Amino acid sequence: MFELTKDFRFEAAHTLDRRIDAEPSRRIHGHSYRAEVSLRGAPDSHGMVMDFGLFGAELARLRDRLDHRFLDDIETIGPATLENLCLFIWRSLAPACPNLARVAVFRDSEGESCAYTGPET
Ligand SMILES: Nc1nc2c(c(=O)[nH]1)N=C([C@H](O)[C@H](O)COP(=O)(O)OP(=O)(O)OP(=O)(O)O)CN2
Ligand SMILES: [Zn+2]
Repeated sequence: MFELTKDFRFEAAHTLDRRIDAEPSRRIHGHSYRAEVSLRGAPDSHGMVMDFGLFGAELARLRDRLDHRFLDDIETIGPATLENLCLFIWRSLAPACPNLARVAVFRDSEGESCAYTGPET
């Protein structure tokens, strides 16, 4: 089995309701994010799990929905945490990429990341 991975970066703003650092978190502020998406599968007759061109086009479409956006405006994300961003990316890509294996979102400047490997079966 193979795992194919591609990443993309986006800049976005949000607010968060938190128990600590409540006041600054409630103010609109921004982060630089990096998302890493992995597909799992066997190569087809062209020797590819998925052509990186097609994979990249799907990621570019999704990136456009996130980059330079106010994430609070995207209702289907909910509170814009790394956890919920993983879920949003997974659900957005799943129709075109049924062999999704892992979605990870990184806030590299803080050394923070979260990964989602799909619903429990
Ligand atoms: N489990 C999670 N916890 C937190 C998340 C998250 O996505 N999942 N997110 C945040 C915030 O986005 C928060 O803005 C990050 O806050 P913090 O690390 O405190 O500080 P900043 O990087 O925004 O600010 P600096 O002042 O530059 O350090 C919190 N928790
Ligand atoms: Zn934040």
